[in-house]
Amino acid sequence: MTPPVPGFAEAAGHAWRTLGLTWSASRGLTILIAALTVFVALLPALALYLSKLVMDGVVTAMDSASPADRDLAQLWVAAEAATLAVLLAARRLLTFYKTRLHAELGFAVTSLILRKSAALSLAQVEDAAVQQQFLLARQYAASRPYNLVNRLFDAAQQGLTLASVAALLAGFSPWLFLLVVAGGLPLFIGNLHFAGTAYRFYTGRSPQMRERSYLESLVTTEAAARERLHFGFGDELLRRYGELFHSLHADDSALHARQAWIASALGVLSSAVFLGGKVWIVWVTIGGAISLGQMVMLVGLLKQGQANVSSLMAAFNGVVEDLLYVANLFAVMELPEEDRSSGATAGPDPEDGLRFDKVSYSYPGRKRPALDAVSFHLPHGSRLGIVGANGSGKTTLVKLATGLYAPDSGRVTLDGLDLRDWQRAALSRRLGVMFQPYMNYKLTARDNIAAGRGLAETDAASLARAARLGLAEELIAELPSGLDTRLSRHFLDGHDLSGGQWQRLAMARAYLNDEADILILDEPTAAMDPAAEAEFMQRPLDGKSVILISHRLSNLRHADQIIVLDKGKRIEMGSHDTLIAQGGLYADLFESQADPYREG
Ligand SMILES: Nc1ncnc2c1ncn2[C@@H]1O[C@H](COP(=O)(O)OP(=O)(O)OP(=O)(O)O)[C@@H](O)[C@H]1O
Repeated sequence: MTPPVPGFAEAAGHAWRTLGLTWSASRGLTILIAALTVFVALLPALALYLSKLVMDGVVTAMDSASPADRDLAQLWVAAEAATLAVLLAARRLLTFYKTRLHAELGFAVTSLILRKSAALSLAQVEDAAVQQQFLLARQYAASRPYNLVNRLFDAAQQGLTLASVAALLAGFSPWLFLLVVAGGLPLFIGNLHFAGTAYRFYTGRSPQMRERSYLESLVTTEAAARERLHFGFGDELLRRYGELFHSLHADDSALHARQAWIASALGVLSSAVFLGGKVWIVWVTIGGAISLGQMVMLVGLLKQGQANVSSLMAAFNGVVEDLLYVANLFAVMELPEEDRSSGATAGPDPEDGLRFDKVSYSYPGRKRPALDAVSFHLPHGSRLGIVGANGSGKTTLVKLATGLYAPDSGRVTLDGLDLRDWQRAALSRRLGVMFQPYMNYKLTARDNIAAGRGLAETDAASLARAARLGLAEELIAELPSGLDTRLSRHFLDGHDLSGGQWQRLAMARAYLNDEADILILDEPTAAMDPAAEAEFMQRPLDGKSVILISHRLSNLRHADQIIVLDKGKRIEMGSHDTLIAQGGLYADLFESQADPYREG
C-alpha cells in the first residue's frame, strides 16, 4: 500500500506543523539558525558589489595614478576579503547548529512515534497497514522531518540571496534576472516529477523491504539458529535474500539511470541559457555600454543567480519529497487512540464477576468469526475451564476478557459494567493474566515480575510472594545476582533460562498483583514439569476466580464449569461429570487422553 500524496494546502499544513515540531524541540536553536540563515543569505550580493568597487577602483587608480585612489581600491579589496571570511565563518556556524538541531529533532520525532505506538489498541497494533505506516515513520523519523526543515531554511536562504542578486541585476537589466529564472526551470520541473516517482517507488516496495529484514533476522538471530543449523536452510535463506536484493537493486538502478539521463539533458539546457546571457554581457562591455567593474559584477551575479536558482529548485524539490514522508508521519500521529486513562474503577454490581453475553469477534479480513455468540458467567470464587482444538478461539476469548479487543457484538462485563467503560489501570488491577504466548523480557528477573504492576517500584515482600505463587522462588535463589540478574546472554553477566523457568516467571508476573480477584491463565503450565504442574493445579483459590485454558483435560477436572469451543462457538458447557455423562466432544477428548494411562 502506497501512502497517499497530499494536496498543496495539506502539504503546506504539514510544513508548518514540522516547523512547529522544530520550535518545540529547541527554540534556541531554531532562532539561532533562522538569524544565521538571513545573515548568510545577504552576504554574497554584498561581496559581489564589493568586487565591482574593487575592479572600478583599480581602473580609476590606473588612470589617475593617485595614491588616494590606490588606497581606496585596496580598502575595497580588504572589505571584500573580510566579507568572504565572515561568510565562511557564518556558514560553518550554521552547519554546526544544524547538526545539533538534527539530533534534537530526531529524538523529538522518535519519542512522538514511540508514545503514539504505546497508545494504540491491540487491534491497531495487529493491523498490517498500521504496521507499515509505523515502519515507514520510524525508518525516516530522524531524517525526513529534519531534511524538510533544513531545506525550508535553505530555500529561505537561497530566496533571500536571489532577491538581493535580483535587486542588483534589475538596476542593469530586468531581462538578465528573467534569464536566471528561466535557466533554472527545466531542472526544477524534471526533479519535481522525480520526487513523486521516487516516493511511490520506495514506499510501494515496503513489503519487500520487510521481507528482506525478516530473512536477515532468520540468519542472524539466536532464536532461529537451532532450527536453521539443524535443518540446514541457511544457504536457501541466503539465496532468497540475494534474489530479493538483486531484484530491488535492479529496480533502483533503473530509476537512478532514468533520473541521471534526464537530469543531464536538462542541465545542458540550463547551462546553454546562462551562457547566452554571459555572451551578451561581454558583447555590451566591448561596445562600451558598461564598465569593466560592472561586467565583473554582472557575470558574478549571473553565476550566483544560477547557483541560487538551482539550489532553490533543489531545496523546493527536496521539500516536496520530504513532505510526502512527513505526511505519513502526521497520518500516524492522527491514528485514533482509545483513552482508557479515565473510566470507572468499580462496577454497579460488585458481586457479579465476569460475564460474556453473546460475544462475537471477527479478525479483519476473516470470513468466519473467531468467537461466535459466546456466553458464560464467572461468579466470584469459581473456576472456569476452557477447552477446544487449535484455532477454536481460546486465546481470542482471553483478549476479549481482558478488554484488549472490543466485541463486534455482545458485551463483556465486570461487576455489571462493560469492560469498555472500565479504566485500563483498574482492569489491570482486577485481572491477573498469563498470556499465550507470554513474553520473556531480556531485562532483570525483578523487571520480569514487576512488569505485572507496570514495572513500578515493587517492595521485596510482594516480589517474594509473587515468586512463591509462580513457583519461581528456587530458580531466583539460584540466579547469580538473584532478582537483579540480567536475563539474557547478550549482556555481560547475563544469564538465560529454560522454557519452563521462563514460564514460572510469567506466572509470578500474573500473580504479582495481589488485588487481582480474577486470574486468566492461558496454558499456564504447558512448559512446566509434572511436579510443578501438579502443585499449581492443586492450589486453593483463596477466594479468587480463575479462567483456565488447557489442552490437558485432567487439569480442568475440578473446574466448576467447563466450556468446549469449536470453530468459535460454545458447543458444550457444564461440569466435568455432566460433560462426561453427555458423551459429547469433551467426553471423547477426555477418553482419548486418559486411555494411554489406563493401558499403561
Ligand atoms: N491476529 C489474528 N489475525 C487474524 N486471524 C487470527 C489472529 N489471531 C488468531 N486468528 C484466527 O482466529 C482463530 C482463533 O484463534 P485463537 O488464537 O483464538 O485460537 P486458539 O483456540 O487459542 O488456538 P491454539 O489452541 O492453537 O492456541 C483462528 O482461526 C486463527 O487463525
